[in-house]
Formats: sequence, C-alpha cells, structure tokens
Amino acid sequence: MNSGRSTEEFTIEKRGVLLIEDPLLNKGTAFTQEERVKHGLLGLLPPHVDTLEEQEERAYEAFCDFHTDIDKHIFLRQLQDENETLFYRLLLEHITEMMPIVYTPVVGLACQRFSHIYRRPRGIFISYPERDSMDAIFENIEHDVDVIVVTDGERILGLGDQGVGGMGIPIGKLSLYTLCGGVDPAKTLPIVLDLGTNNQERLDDPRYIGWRENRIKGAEYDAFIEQFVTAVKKRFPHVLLQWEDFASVDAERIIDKYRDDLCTFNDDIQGTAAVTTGTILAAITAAGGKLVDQNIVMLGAGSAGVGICLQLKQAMIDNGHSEAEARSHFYVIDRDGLLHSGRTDLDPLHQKLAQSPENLKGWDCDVTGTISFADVVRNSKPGVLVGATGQAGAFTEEIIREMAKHTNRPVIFPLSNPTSRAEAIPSDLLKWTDGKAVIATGSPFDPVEYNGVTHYIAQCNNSYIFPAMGLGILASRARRVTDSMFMAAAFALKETSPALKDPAASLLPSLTTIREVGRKIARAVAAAAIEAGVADSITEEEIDQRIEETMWTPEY
Ligand SMILES: NC(=O)c1ccc[n+]([C@@H]2O[C@H](COP(=O)([O-])OP(=O)(O)OC[C@H]3O[C@@H](n4cnc5c(N)ncnc54)[C@H](O)[C@@H]3O)[C@@H](O)[C@H]2O)c1
Ligand SMILES: O=C(O)C[C@H](O)C(=O)O
Ligand SMILES: [Mn+2]
Repeated sequence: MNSGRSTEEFTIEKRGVLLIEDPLLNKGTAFTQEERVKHGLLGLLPPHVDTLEEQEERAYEAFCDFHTDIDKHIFLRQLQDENETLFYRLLLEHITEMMPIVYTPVVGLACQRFSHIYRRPRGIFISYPERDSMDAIFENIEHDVDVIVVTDGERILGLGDQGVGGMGIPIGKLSLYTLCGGVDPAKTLPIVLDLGTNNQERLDDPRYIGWRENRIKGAEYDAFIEQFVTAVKKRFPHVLLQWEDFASVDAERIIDKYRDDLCTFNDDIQGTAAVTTGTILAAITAAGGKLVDQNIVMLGAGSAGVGICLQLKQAMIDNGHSEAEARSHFYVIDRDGLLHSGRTDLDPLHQKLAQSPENLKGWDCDVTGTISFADVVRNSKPGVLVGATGQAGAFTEEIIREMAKHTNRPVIFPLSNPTSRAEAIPSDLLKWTDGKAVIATGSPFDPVEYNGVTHYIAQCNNSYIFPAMGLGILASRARRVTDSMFMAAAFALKETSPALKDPAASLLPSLTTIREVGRKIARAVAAAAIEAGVADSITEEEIDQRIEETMWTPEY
C-alpha cells in the first residue's frame, strides 16, 4: 500500500517554513521532535507533538464550529491547501457528512461564489489570452501527473455558466479520485480553461477573477482545445484526462475527436452512463425483472441523458437484441418532446435514440408533431423514469401518479444536480406513488419515512464510477478508455448493490464502503482494458497487486 510519503525523500529540498507551507509534505503539529530538528522546524511549531488521530479530532471540532455549508466548505478547502494527509484522513473518517460539503451539492455553491471565497490557487488556470503560453504554463507544474480533470465552466452541474468559478468542479472531482479511488493527491491536477463567460451576473461582479469577456466559440474555441490537448500530450503523454461540465455540444464533439488520441473520457457522458446503468440494473434485478422487458423514459437529451440511454441500449444489444428492438424500449424527450424519426430536427446522435413511428401506433395523441412528456408516460407505461434536465420540479405529481398506475415498483431517478435542481424530491415521489417508488437521486438525500417504512435513497452519481475508473486505468496502465471499460464498471457496480440481497436496502452501497467498491470496479475496468487490447496483459493477481500499490492512504 502506498501510504503517506517519506519526509526523507522530499525534505532534501524543502526545510522550515517552505516545508510547512507545502500541503503535500506538511504534517503540522505531527512533525516529530527528531524531524523538527532535522528539517529546520524548531520553534516554528507549538511544543506538543500530535498524532494524526489527535489532529483529526481537533480538525473535526473546528469543522463543527461552522454552521453554514459554505463556511464548512471553505474550512475544508483551506485544510486541503494546508495539509492534504489530514484533509483526507478527516474526510475518510466522516465521509457521509463531508463528501456533500467538498463535492455535490455544496461545490455548486462554491463555484457560484468562487470569486468571493477565493483564498489561494490550486491547479492551473489557462485563460484565452494566454493560449500561446500553454507549454510555459505546463512547465510550471514540476511534478508527475497521473490524472487531470478539466472544465471550461460552461455547464456547472445544473447551474449553468460559472466561468472561471467552474474550477471548483475539477478540484472537487480530484478530491474524490483520492478519497474514493485512492489516487495519490500529489499526482492530480485540476485545470480550468477560461474562455470567458456569458453569465452576466459574473461579468458585472467587481470581484470576478476570471477573464472578463463573453465566451469564445466556434473555430477559435476548437483551436484552443486543440492547443490544450497538444500541450497536455507533450507534457504528460500518459496522463488520464477527464472532461467535466462542458456544454453538451462541445462535450460530445471533443470526446469524439480525442477519444482515440489519448487516455481520456467525458465523465458527464460516460461516467454518468455507467453509474446509471449499474443502478438501474440493480433496481430491475432486485425487483425480479429484466432490462429488456422495460420501457425507459428519459427526460432531458443532453450529455447525461443521451449517454445513459446509449449505454443501456448497448447492454440490451450485448444481451442478444437487435439495435431496432433495443431502441424501441427508449423514450427520450428533449425540449421539443419525444425524439422520433418523424422529426426533421434531430442530429445523428439523437437519431440513434429516435422512436420509430410504428411503435407509436395506437397512441391516444397526435404522433406526427410534438409528443409531450405526459403523452409519453401515459402511452408507453414505463417501468423506469430518469431525469437529466437540470430543471427542478420537472417530474410533476400528475405524471408520477400516472406512471405509478401502470407499474408495481416504478423506478424513478431524478439525477439533476445540485439538490435545488432535482426533477423531484424523494419524499414527494414516495407520497405520489404510495411508497412504491424505487428511487435514486444525483445529489444526496436523507432516508425518508413513509407509512412506517424507511426508504434509503441511493445517490446515483458518477462519483461511484470515475475514481474507480481512474484506479483501474492507473493499475492496468491502460492507454485508452473504451466503452467496454465503462460497461464493465457498470456491471461491477451493480454487483455491489445491497438491494440484490435485501429489496428494502439502498440500491447503492454506503459511502463508508466506497474504497472497497472502488477496488472491485477497478478490477473489472482493468480486466476490460486488457480484454480490449488497450493495456498489456497481466494476471488477476497482478491487477490486485497493482491496485494495492496504487492506492494511497492518508498516513504520515
Ligand atoms: N447524477 C449524476 O451523476 C449526473 C451526471 C451528469 C449530469 N447530471 C445532471 O444532469 C443535468 C443535465 O446534465 P447534462 O450534462 O445532460 O446537461 P445538458 O445541458 O447537456 O442537458 C440537459 C438537457 O435537458 C434538456 N431539457 C431541459 N429542460 C427540459 C425539459 N423540461 N424537458 C425536456 N428536456 C429538457 C435540455 O434541452 C438539454 O438537452 C444537470 O443538472 C447535471 O447536474 C447528473
Ligand atoms: O458533479 C456531480 O455531482 C455529477 C455530475 O458530474 C454533474 O455534472 O452533475
Ligand atoms: Mn459533471
């Protein structure tokens, strides 16, 4: 196991104040007397020598003294910038309480308030006017990097364009790479591409610390991305590059262009698809059903919605169904209603999910024009309903009651983040379905009591996938990221579902077991990478050994 890092290795160069100011090396009050003498720390620290446990207890006490989520977030981010070992130890001890503070939903607020709560830099900022200095920017990063998460800040959760404030997302996602996937924090790099913002509130804010211009789009945008990918490949040829929270049209174009060019994936498309496929499979299996017997309604046809449906469709095809047969089970709805082949406005990607007119015969509405969400639910009688719209309240009482009329265990996933953007809240869904709904949400929700029964709400968030994906990729040294690796991750996740053993349990395992779940998914991902020929062949034992070697644990 890769635990802590040896002070010996690093302190050759860093002594005294510089050592204490490096969050990757700092131990604060836990530097031993011997280390204090050796590394020029005498007098720079109070006399008592703490253990990591004592430091963690003090930090937790301080955390509890903050009463708002944003203050708690600021405290934890500061701790991360002071002492990463302590930060991760604290998070591991209190993962259920603290993950929502460093990640979804509070990270959304932190992005909105980024320019106001800013303390010190982390990662790299590449702004449009500095586009010709990318190589110089990367040269300023002196350490090895295994994983980059990059955003351009245009679609931050369901909160829209946050410009440079989007940096909160790569920082939060990489914290989870370490917390959940055991990736060494010293080998991670958050990046924001600052191509301006069209958010007028940010542009008008005197505190805004991004490039104060409207967004660059079109050919200039594509040229900038090309420069970025070229610079990444030059400086870190083997890095895993994760794209996060780009506007749908850019997200899809970018991943299509670069997926065979370096080790890369888009989390909103592929990570979300895998977690949702795994969770839906768990829900259906727990209810004794089969995927191919389900009609699936997807509200929202952006990165997440399309990614999810394409992976589920592939899972049906892998199970022996024809493409047309598999497609007939999906009812995907965008702002203009159901995607169907009678529509002339569908791009090639959406055409892959368009319903054929034959399948709409006998519907009680006009099927030649706009077919609404209500029309679709009433006529298709879905067993599964997923929301990825970013629109709070999009799952109305009327529609949910209609769905519940036709199925015993309606599977309902309002996946939009943060909490304020959920398509419906679990307590309403249980009320409207008289306790029958099987629920998973994108943001965390407390368990709900309904008629004396406690319902545990799974958090169907790509956080169950991307950290484990990273671990599997690093352990197998995969050179590319294939769809088959995401399919393997989805099936491995499904196998960890507590609901498979106890239908009353949550669909997804508790966060307290996340590192164990991550190991299982990583094993499956590594095996799939070898199978796909994008990693060199090694035995299962070697995979396990590499996973343990890669896993970093917060210890001094
Ligand atoms: N739980 C997770 O792991 C997870 C992962 C990715 C995205 N998300 C969430 O999903 C939401 C969407 O993300 P995305 O990347 O797909 O964004 P996106 O902008 O690519 O897609 C949203 C789509 O929803 C459509 N839409 C909006 N309102 C609608 C309505 N009333 N009816 C039908 N369609 C409507 C939009 O036209 C757009 O196509 C966000 O809130 C995001 O936070 C959750
Ligand atoms: O960030 C999250 O919580 C999940 C997802 O990537 C999103 O964009 O909503
Ligand atoms: Mn995202």
